[in-house]
Amino acid sequence: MAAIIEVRHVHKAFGGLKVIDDCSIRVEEGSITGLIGPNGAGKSTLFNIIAGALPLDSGQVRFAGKDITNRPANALFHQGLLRTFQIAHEFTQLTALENLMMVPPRQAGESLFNAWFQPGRVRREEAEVRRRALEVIDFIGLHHVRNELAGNLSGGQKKLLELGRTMMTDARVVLLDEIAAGVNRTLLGDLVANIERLNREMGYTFLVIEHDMAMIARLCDPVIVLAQGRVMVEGSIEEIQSNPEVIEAYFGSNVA
Ligand SMILES: Nc1ncnc2c1ncn2[C@@H]1O[C@H](COP(=O)(O)OP(=O)(O)OP(=O)(O)O)[C@@H](O)[C@H]1O
Repeated sequence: MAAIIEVRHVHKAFGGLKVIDDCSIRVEEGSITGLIGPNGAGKSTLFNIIAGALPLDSGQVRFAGKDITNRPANALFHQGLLRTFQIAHEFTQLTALENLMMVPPRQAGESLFNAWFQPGRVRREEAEVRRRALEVIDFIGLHHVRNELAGNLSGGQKKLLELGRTMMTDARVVLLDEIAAGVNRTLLGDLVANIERLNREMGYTFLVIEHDMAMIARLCDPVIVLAQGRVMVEGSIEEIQSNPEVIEAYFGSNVA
């Protein structure tokens, strides 16, 4: 399989603190790749660098074979590389369905010119967005709360909605940062099932930071272990869990 994301020899320091230290990773297209490691290993920093939210000091990031080093997050978003929280948090005063309908970046209705001079086109696009939002809300299992205000949804339902919003874009790679945190077991099962379906049926590639090892074990292959800003080891969850270095650095330390 081809790499859809490649991080090559990336360095990043905050002041004198080297946080990412000659780090190289490959994320294969169509994979659900896990990124784990002790607190402070640099996982979120690496995510921010890949997603264009943080400039790197040296090295290169490639997406689908192209150099995207230090390209801004919104440009990457339009190319289909996004991290979940990049999509604005839910608008609490809008319904779940309306939240989905807010996502498409180039709605014709947003332009005054279009609204005045091409009302037919605006109506057609709105109808199309609504149709897609209804499909997405069915897919993520939130049809029954589609007309609830997003502010009234449970934590897990909000995470499902967040995942749903990625489906309103033409995402190719989604970076998920601790999506399981604060989600009850039942909804976590739904979340995992939806991630698997998006991967299988829609070809999404996922890179997943997660402290919940059960979720990593169920979802991710391969798993990359980051420690002190560089890759310690990469492999299947079984290989990772039986690796003495990992046990010492990761499972032996005080991490969830
Ligand atoms: N903007 C910043 N300025 C200064 N230091 C930072 C900044 N962002 C992160 N750090 C430091 O970089 C190191 C790595 O942080 P990062 O959040 O990337 O780790 P992590 O592996 O995601 O940790 P956790 O699992 O706890 O979320 C930490 O020591 C953190 O304090």
